[in-house]
Parts: sequence; structure tokens; C-alpha cells
Amino acid sequence: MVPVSITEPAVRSFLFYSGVLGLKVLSMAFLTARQRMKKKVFANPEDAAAKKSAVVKFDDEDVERVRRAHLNDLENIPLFWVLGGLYLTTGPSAATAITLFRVYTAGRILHTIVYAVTPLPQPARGIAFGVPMMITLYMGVTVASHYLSAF
Ligand SMILES: N[C@@H](CCC(=O)N[C@@H](CS)C(=O)NCC(=O)O)C(=O)O
Repeated sequence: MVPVSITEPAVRSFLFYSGVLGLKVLSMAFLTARQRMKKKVFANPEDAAAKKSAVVKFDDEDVERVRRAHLNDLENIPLFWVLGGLYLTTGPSAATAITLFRVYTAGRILHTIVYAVTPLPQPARGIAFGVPMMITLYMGVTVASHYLSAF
């Protein structure tokens, strides 16, 4: 394992983009709440009772869209945190690692924009999903092949 220091640019970049992605995931709760307030659609009777003419509904198209985008973040971003950190221990070039972290973060933000903020026709979401997915796959393969000799 290559020693990883917090002073290295690639490590600092990983920490920065990890923080940005964490905030991005948190922002999905606000996006969902905003959509619920706008559509007056809630998941619990006590929430609906707190707003005039609101209803309990589980199939509102716009609310569900934001919820799916949130779930998609949860299916993908935690893997970036794990594999990105492990990838740093394989001794990648700083320029490559920083580019991967930047592109990954931009892709995930774009995924939310084209899915839940301003829905766009495919392949917009497919690309915004696929590029970060390829980066995670690349980091996973790099980690697995780097440590293959351990077996
Ligand atoms: N859990 C995902 C797995 C595949 C995936 O993540 N596809 C991307 C690109 S098409 C996506 O944005 N899926 C929409 C979603 O997760 O709601 C799904 O059900 O679609």
C-alpha cells in the first residue's frame, strides 16, 4: 500500500469532492420537501394536516422523480467514497485522480439536474449516470488489480 498523506493534492481533492457530494446528497431532502410543498402531497397524515388542502399520496409523478434521483445518489455516491479512498492507496498520478474526482462530481450533479430539476430526454440522464459509473468501475478495477498479488 502506498502511504497516503493529507497534504497530497489528490487526497485533498478527494476529501473536497467527497464533502461536495455529501452536501449534494443532503440537498435531495430539501428538493423533495420543496416538491411536496409545491404539490401539497405528503407521505404522512400528520404532515398533510399541517398544510391547507394537502393530501397523503404516494404516486405523485414529480415527488417520485425527486425520490428516485435521491435513491440513485444513494446507490452510487457511497461507492465513490469507498472506492475513491481505496484508489488513492494504489498510487495514482495526482492529475488523473483529480480529474476523475472532478468529472465524477460534475456527472452526479448533472444527473440530478437532468433527472429531477429540469427533466431532459434521454440519453442525457444515461450519460450523466454512465460517466461517473465508468469512473467508479475504473477505480474498483484498479484497486482490485493492484492488490491481486495479496491472494
Ligand atoms: N436502480 C437503477 C439502476 C440503473 C440506473 O441507475 N440507471 C440510471 C441511468 S438510466 C438511472 O438514472 N436510473 C433511474 C433511477 O435510478 O431511478 C434503476 O432502477 O434505474
